[in-house]
Amino acid sequence: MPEIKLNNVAFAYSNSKQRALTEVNLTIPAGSYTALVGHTGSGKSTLVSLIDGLLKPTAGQITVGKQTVDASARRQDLAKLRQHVGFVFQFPEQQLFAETVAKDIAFGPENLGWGQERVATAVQEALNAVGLPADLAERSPFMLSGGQMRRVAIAGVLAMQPEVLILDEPTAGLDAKSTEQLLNLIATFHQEGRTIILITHQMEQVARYADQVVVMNHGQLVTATTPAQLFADSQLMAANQLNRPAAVQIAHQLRKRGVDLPAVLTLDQLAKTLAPRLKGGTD
Ligand SMILES: Nc1ncnc2c1ncn2[C@@H]1O[C@H](COP(=O)(O)OP(=O)(O)OP(=O)(O)O)[C@@H](O)[C@H]1O
Repeated sequence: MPEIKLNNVAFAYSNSKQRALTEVNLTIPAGSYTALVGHTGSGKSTLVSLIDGLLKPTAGQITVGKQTVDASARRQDLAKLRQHVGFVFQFPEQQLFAETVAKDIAFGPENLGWGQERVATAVQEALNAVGLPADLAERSPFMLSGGQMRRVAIAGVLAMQPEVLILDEPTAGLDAKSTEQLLNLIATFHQEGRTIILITHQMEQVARYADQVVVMNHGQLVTATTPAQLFADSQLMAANQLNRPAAVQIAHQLRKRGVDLPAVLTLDQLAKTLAPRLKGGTD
């Protein structure tokens, strides 16, 4: 399982004078669940595109496992980063193209040069991993529901068996049930040992899943910390246009009034903690 390290990484798009990223130093521990947050245009997508080798740093070094790339990296060096990293783009279902679900999922593994049998197994396993029935394999992906299409797209990335999974706002546009199912699925991928990098604007998702949260602002890394430490710092939250999740806000107010509650918790955990006390119990 690879550790990811960025050392003084900067990046400028060729059509822009301004740097999209400046002096980013960051470690993403192997097996961590890292949430990447920050305002629109703060550099989140640029950062993960660098980790995936889709972009090459203008300065500094990026290491994924044993592979390090810098401004002099060649195309094949960047491709080596991608062997470890799977990238689920925003609205990944927009990239589905094949006539059947199976063919779509098989596209990535085939490009890696895997044999027919290995590809077929990978497709089955990926379908299973995203909770889609095997009999969907021969259906057109375009006849599925939005949530199912997104699962097919994620299966296409999973089929390549990446150790690191980057997801760019994976729940955008999904209804509450599909959102919950997808978040549970990502948590399973994490429990299976993969490193997860989740770009999100939903602080509830940060509170519930992340062990590290990275805050970006105008191309700079503001902090890489725990959700508890971030939520405890009102100034930092405000300066980066971040809001505490509702449960964390309520717990924060109650703690100020002397109620003993953890700094990070979900609404469900808050309800479970408070219910016995409200009923007059002791906990
Ligand atoms: N292809 C591009 N060409 C030129 N500039 C770009 C390009 N893509 C992004 N940028 C610029 O780089 C900066 C960082 O953008 P980036 O997309 O990484 O931010 P982000 O935090 O992912 O935003 P969002 O939350 O809206 O997805 C912004 O100033 C953006 O305008």
